[in-house]
Amino acid sequence: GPRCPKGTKLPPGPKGKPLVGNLLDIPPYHSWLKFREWADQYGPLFRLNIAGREHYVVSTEKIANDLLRERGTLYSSREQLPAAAQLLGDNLRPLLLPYNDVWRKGRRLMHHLTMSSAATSYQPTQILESTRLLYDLIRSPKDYETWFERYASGLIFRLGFGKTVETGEEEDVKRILNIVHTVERPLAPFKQELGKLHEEELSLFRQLQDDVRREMRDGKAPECWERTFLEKKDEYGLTDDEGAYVVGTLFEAGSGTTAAAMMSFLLAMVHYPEWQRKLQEEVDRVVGGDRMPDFEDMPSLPTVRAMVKETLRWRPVTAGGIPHQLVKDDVYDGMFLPAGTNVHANQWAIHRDPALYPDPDTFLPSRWLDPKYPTYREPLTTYPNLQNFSAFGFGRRICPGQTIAERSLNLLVARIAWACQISKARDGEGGRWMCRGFNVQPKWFPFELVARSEERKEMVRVAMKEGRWEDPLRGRK
Ligand code: HEM
Repeated sequence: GPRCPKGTKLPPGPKGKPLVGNLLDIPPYHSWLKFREWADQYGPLFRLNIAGREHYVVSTEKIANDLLRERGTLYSSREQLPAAAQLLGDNLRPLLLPYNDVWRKGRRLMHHLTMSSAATSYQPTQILESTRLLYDLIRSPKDYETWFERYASGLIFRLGFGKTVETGEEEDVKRILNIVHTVERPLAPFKQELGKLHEEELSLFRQLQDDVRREMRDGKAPECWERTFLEKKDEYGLTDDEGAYVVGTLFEAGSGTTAAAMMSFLLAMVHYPEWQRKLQEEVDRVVGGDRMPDFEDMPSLPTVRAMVKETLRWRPVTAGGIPHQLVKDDVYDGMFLPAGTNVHANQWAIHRDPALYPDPDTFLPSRWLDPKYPTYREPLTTYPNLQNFSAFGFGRRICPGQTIAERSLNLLVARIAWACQISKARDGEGGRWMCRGFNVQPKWFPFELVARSEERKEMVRVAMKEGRWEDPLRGRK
């Protein structure tokens, strides 16, 4: 192990083997489950050595904030793995960039595109796509994975490029989703494959940018992120490819995550019918039966927001967190962290810390609604909310899409509660297992879903038709 400065020591951790260290003890998928076990054994900051590299795993929110947020200048880089980072994005992908100038400039652009004031202008698009989702979910519940993916990718395709996703079979959409799914595959693909993937990705991102550039020249480009970038390029000091990657990464990071969170919500509805009842009571009381829930209702819907937050606590989408790399030697609580250490804020363990979350394995939205729980906060018109929630990471790298994600999840949960009655499938438990990909997503599970009434079903249908009619992007290719 590394040599510690005087008066400091290395954190405890499982003993490794020569050369490979702990590599062989780490399962190839769902490693966060094993990391939680190790936290029980070795404490909230423990050390792994993976083939010569230092990996420290953090399992409480306090330590994660102390390091990744409070010491943000030190703990905001990403390890540059030759395969993943270089090949898969040629040092362009903001998610994997080190703490350098390109990242900083890209992050400024992302902030401009996703901050709360901008996000408000995206709400009509969320309304439009959520209505389509309800319509198809009621029509064909067993295809729920497709509908949630179409919602999430359709939203960002519109916002990013001013294009619509109708069927998911569009060439651009298929190409981009194919890239996302390959990147999310559990075992890193071979280098050669990664190189090819990057070429494909770059050519797609360039083409999407060219489309918008051409439309701008013809004076008919819709408002979208790509257009904003092209108009303000000089202000942000990014090259065309760097800008194309900022917008492309927002798509890649924002579609699978949002969809996975909704799948876990559906799972909670199946397994916790008493919470579906409470949710529907609240939505019916606040919204009534004559219209669908809208963004203006959110301050009056704390149970909706609690369901969303509890879903992300119970099934954190990025359960193992995205590791931050430390750029300079540091000491915390007498423990030495050498420069280059990868710090994993293990959400699976953080979200199951019994001091913060009593009865942690139970899906319990009350912890956000009832003063007897340590996570309760007033006023309930504002809390619970997802701002700075550990499910979105920490410090300077915190998810820039959290406001957009929060509004999507709140709206979809309120609208599904308003329109649908969900119950266990008669033939089987379902939903016990998680997919093996990068995101936490339940394996496909059967369930029953019907419209709560013929009137509500008809309102969804009419709203969808009107939405299509008024769609500003209708008929565009
Ligand atoms: C439920 C939905 C989502 C979850 C749970 C989630 C979670 C996360 C997490 C944990 C990180 C890493 C933070 C860290 O390093 O500490 C991250 C980064 C990121 N997210 Fe999200 N995210 C979600 C939705 C979105 C959306 C909708 C967008 C885009 C509109 C987005 C764009 C990004 C980007 C670009 C990064 C990289 C930031 C950087 O490295 O500087 N995410 N997200």
